[in-house]
Amino acid sequence: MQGLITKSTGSWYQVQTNGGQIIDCRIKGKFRTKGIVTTNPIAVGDVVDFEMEPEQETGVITNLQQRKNYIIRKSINLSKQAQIIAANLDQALLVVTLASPRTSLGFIDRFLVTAEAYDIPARLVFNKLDLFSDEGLEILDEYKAVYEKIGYPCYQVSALEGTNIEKVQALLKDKVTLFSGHSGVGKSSLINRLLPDLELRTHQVSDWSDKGMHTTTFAEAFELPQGGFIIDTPGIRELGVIDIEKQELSHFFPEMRQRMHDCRFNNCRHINEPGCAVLEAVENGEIELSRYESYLSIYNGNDTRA
Ligand SMILES: Nc1nc2c(ncn2[C@@H]2O[C@H](COP(=O)(O)OP(=O)(O)OP(=O)(O)O)[C@@H](O)[C@H]2O)c(=O)[nH]1
Ligand SMILES: [Zn+2]
Repeated sequence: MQGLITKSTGSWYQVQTNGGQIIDCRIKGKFRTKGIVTTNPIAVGDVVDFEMEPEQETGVITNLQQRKNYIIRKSINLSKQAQIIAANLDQALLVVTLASPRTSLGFIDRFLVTAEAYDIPARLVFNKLDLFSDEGLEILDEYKAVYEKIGYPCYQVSALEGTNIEKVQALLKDKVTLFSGHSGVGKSSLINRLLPDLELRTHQVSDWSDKGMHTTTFAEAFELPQGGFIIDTPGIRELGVIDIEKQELSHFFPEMRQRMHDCRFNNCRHINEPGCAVLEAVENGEIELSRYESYLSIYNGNDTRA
């Protein structure tokens, strides 16, 4: 049988079949991920083959299907090991707000760079629309224009009042979508809107503690009524980590990637080189200054999370 991992404790894996059946499974044998040393062999979002244990309600995972992508975090204390947070993501959605609290552009840009590096399409959802004055709405339009111009679809919603939730529902249909967001932006409120059946969210948790499976999960997948899954990663604000070489950074800014072949030097850093096509585009306003500042900030290793 085949199924999707919707939750894991490290020793137990919750597997959901196509038919919607949920089976707790263990692993048999070794599963390795090429190129990295991982603390967990199988992660939320993985597709696996499993067999039922004789005369039990539990199963055994026998095979891991090839992943199309995965995101990792570095393991604490064990610098060389990485933990796979989630796999097989169709898209990553960042919930942001312009007020209470305001998400910084630096944070948004770092998220987008990470998504580009992982090759996961990113989308932005501006929440708390109900709080905006006319002036606020103008600023929102400016922000949306900046990001839509470079290929990131933007949505404006109110999780509180339910505004435009149907647009997000349409975006999520039949896809596996990772949800991220700074504390306080309303990520949980939005997820709860999308999963009106709250029982879904608490499904099986008590069952697991009954079996003494203590939960160290960083990610959990929830099935959407219209089809598809939301992956929530409580406690992880960003999109995991990925090592990006300085000279590769501009590849992960679509508006820079598009222009860098026009730079005079093919090893141009786009900082102060003569004949730099990126700098020229910044000067004439084709590249947004805030985006370029984020590039410099990440390039120089400054923390833009604040
Ligand atoms: N006005 C307004 N408030 C909202 C909206 N969505 C969420 N909130 C409020 O914002 C606060 C934070 O919402 P949460 O859903 O807990 O935010 P979160 O992003 O999950 O944050 P953490 O729980 O800290 O991870 C709560 O007081 C919500 O009621 C919205 O659309 N409009
Ligand atoms: Zn350049």
